[in-house]
Amino acid sequence: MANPYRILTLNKISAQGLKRFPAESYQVASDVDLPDAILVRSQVMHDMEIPASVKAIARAGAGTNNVPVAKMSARGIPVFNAAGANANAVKELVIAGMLLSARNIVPALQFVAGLAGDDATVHKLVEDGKKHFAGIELRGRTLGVIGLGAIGRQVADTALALGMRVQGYDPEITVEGAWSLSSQVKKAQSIEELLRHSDFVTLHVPLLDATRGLIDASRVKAMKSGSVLLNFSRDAIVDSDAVLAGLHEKHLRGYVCDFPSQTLQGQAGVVTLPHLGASTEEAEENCAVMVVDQVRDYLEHGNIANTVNFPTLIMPRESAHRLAVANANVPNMLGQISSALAGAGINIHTMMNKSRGEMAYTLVDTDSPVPPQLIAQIEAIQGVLMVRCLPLSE
Ligand SMILES: NC(=O)c1ccc[n+]([C@@H]2O[C@H](COP(=O)([O-])OP(=O)(O)OC[C@H]3O[C@@H](n4cnc5c(N)ncnc54)[C@H](O)[C@@H]3O)[C@@H](O)[C@H]2O)c1
Ligand SMILES: O=C(O)[C@H](O)COP(=O)(O)O
Repeated sequence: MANPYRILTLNKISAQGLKRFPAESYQVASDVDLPDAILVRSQVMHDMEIPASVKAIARAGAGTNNVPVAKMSARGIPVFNAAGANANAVKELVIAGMLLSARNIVPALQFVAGLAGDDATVHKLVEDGKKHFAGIELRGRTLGVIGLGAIGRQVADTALALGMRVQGYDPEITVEGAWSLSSQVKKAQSIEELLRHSDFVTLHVPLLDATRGLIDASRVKAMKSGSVLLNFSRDAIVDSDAVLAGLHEKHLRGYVCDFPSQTLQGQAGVVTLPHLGASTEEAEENCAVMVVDQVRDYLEHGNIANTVNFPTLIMPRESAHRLAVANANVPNMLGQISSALAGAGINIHTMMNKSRGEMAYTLVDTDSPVPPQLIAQIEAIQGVLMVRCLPLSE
């Protein structure tokens, strides 16, 4: 088979993942025309012209706020992500962030970098100066975790292992998430309750309309005096001016975040990192492997796992002929699709349909090939967003 699939990469994606695209059937590059799928990390795609050839977008990471998800849904295009694949990397940096702030490590390093003189002079300066950097310990302090998904749960577990008390807030926690959460994590009834009692507060929610500005001036005021805020989610979740006001008034001890900005640059009590949360060899590889496998399974078989806009639907192949249909989740779509097939004398071998919100997705294995004019007929059904014919290759 000569390169039937074309994959466009918008960011550097781990080679360990990309090598899972077989070279004989995939062309992968940062400049392919008419791509079948796009792989992306943090590049913002909102103003990008996404070609009609695109069938899938895969975010080799967790957050999909850089992808025009609603527009893709309207075109019947799934947006995959690597749910949980970088959670350990972020968790480790969050723990490092708590320690950086608790032990005043950044100003202490700056102090050491400025020391001059012979060893005896430096020793004296160190012993006189160290009192300015005395810190606090994590053990026995309370950590509040807002968002108990893949990252929040891991942060909670590690904080407990460090001897911290942990409380969490997540009104949309999944059943699986709730099962895997330690029973030692105390449930906060509201964000305000969590803020009132936490020495450290860490944010692990996606950037959505509902979470934009989640930590605003009133919530900064609601935080416990002397507490530290950590933001490894997205910059727009926190009102930076409100946090700076809290720091200037000595109401907050520190702000550790993964998103530098002009506002935060050089401010006392602020530690900013260059969006490093997921930048480890392991996380980059995990994310790439996960999304490459998902994209292959979707392009070749129409199977869907781990998207942010489609239902999960995986159907083993039982016939060489498969149709994949994305459609609006409204009545009688399945009836119309199966009537069209029956009208053309095509027998359905297996059919599965799932829905998620306004989106529905159907896989149909047929006993004989579906001719192009019938595909066009199904595409013309009102509410059908996308139809793909997926013959099993030899
Ligand atoms: N700094 C980095 O490099 C880095 C790396 C990975 C992820 N992230 C960010 O972290 C976010 C979370 O990642 P994840 O893998 O844990 O995602 P996840 O989907 O596993 O978890 C998100 C959790 O937030 C909860 N949530 C949603 N709205 C909420 C609200 N209003 N209040 C409280 N909880 C709410 C959800 O129910 C879910 O449990 C990503 O969306 C991304 O923005 C940043
Ligand atoms: O949402 C994510 O997974 C992180 O923000 C990581 O972004 P990156 O892949 O650009 O490092």
